[in-house]
Amino acid sequence: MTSLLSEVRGISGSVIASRLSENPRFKVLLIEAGPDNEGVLEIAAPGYSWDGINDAYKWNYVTEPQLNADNRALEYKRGRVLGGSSSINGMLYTRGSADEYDAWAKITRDQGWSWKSLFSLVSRRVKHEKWIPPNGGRNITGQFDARVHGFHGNTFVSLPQSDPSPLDLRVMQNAQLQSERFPFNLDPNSGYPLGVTWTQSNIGNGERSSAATAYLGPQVRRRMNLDIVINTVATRVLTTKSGRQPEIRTVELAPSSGGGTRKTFTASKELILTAGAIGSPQILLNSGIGDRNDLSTLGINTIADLPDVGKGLTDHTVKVTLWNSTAPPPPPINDQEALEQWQTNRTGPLAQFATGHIVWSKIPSNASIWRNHRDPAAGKNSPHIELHIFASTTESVVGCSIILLTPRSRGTVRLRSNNPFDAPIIDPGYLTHPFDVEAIREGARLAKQFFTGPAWDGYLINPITLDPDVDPVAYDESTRNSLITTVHPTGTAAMSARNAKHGVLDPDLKVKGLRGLRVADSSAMPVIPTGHTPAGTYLLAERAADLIRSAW
Ligand SMILES: Cc1cc2nc3c(=O)[nH]c(=O)nc-3n(C[C@H](O)[C@H](O)[C@H](O)COP(=O)(O)OP(=O)(O)OC[C@H]3O[C@@H](n4cnc5c(N)ncnc54)[C@H](O)[C@@H]3O)c2cc1C
Repeated sequence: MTSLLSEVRGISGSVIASRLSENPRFKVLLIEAGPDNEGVLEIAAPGYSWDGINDAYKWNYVTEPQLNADNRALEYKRGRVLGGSSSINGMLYTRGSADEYDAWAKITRDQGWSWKSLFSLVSRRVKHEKWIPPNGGRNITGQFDARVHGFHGNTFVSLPQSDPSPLDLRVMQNAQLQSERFPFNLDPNSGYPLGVTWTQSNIGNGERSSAATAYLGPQVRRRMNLDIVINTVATRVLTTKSGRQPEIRTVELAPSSGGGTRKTFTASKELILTAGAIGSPQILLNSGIGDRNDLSTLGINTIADLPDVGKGLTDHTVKVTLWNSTAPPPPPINDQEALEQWQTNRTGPLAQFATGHIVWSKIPSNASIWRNHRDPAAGKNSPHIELHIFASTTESVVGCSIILLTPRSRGTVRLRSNNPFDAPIIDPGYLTHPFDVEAIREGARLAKQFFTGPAWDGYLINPITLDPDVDPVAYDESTRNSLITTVHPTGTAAMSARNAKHGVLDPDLKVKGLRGLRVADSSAMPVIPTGHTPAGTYLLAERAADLIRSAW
């Protein structure tokens, strides 16, 4: 029997296409708006991450001016290349806490989304992850917990290649001396991340491990039942069979360059959208799946009146805190030598990106913020704040990114027009809920507590950024005018319980009220994980592949 499935892909698309095409009875077509990732140096070499990657591999979006963030419009780039944003991101690999996944299970009333169930996709069946020691063979004993990792899966996960820096040693010393407040935690990916942890990244053998390299390697690409189409945009999905519950198995495609040529393609079984938390709601809305009132204003016929499409956008925000230090900056990197070293043996500055440590913290239960706000954390293991420790490469400055992991602000993805080639209107609604600005202030207090611990005596001199306790009003103002984003959008086509009127997808990721169409990417997450989003997206995609396989 031959089945036909079709998708648009990033992380989830790569995973699902790879898993489904393991079975020769399924025929899979993958559609990607961007080019191939293969042979692109700056994507492969981890050290070029973020700004070192050419904008040609990105959707170069900008948000709407953020009214509560000094009216600034922020860059909002997404990957536009095989592997999606996993081909351009900072490669941090953190799963978040068990509590968020258990909240997914509670919201959807489907235990298959619980931490215990998803975790089995990583470890027990060793499917998704391939833990690997860093190139160069440094000793990593005591820096991770082998019991919570997979060793025979697809996606490489590793610790930094370089030996612990003087900063790392201070962080570890501080974790001992302030163990009540900031204890050392052997592994952030056990489902219980609270504490000071070593940073894990999607890097293997000194190269970026993206969804494309991990799931669409040469052997997978050779499969006769998998077709990959690049530089092609999915503009809309169309009704294949109308009726009380319309069937959507047809996708409309156009060359990425625009132009008038449109082709349609009908899958014999189903369509799976994995265009990400911005792309998937954009395709749904362009197709007439969304809020009937908004769609009619744009002259789009409604196929399914689902008001929550594009709503509920949840993202993590970042504020930086800095200290002058007595430690000299590291010697400058010679770019040419670094490239030659990476090309020779995949080591050196280009073989890694994030280094060092992350501190995962709860806002203390006696903090003043709880007088005004309920706690949005999914449970007692969920951190509110991530402190990502770093040192400047050019000055004697040490600091951390304060990342708010449990925001209460929500935003939207809407259409600008009924032209699928128009960029969507992205309004993350940063700081629209008063909890968020206060929580970032609490995060700055946690950072101050951490950096004034005894291990920093003689190493840190004075804070450069504002002290939240000296002038909280000025501090909040600085939050509004300097806040940036981790670009972790989620929740724009969220799952809910099968009979719930709210939400967009049922617990099997099927679009409510329709047949033949699923959405299986970070837009489906009903609660944002308290970590960087790719790890959760990989887990979601592995389960999606299981659901689709067992359905057919
Ligand atoms: C600059 C940046 C830095 C980041 N840094 C980190 C980090 O350090 N650590 C971390 O853990 N996470 C990071 N993230 C987040 C992470 O990469 C994403 O959360 C993750 O990739 C999941 O994204 P997604 O599900 O939204 O889909 P994506 O991975 O973005 O995939 C969507 C795919 O669909 C394609 N597509 C979209 N629309 C269409 C269409 N109409 N037709 C055809 N194809 C289409 C896109 O081109 C893309 O390939 C970062 C993200 C960005 C953008």
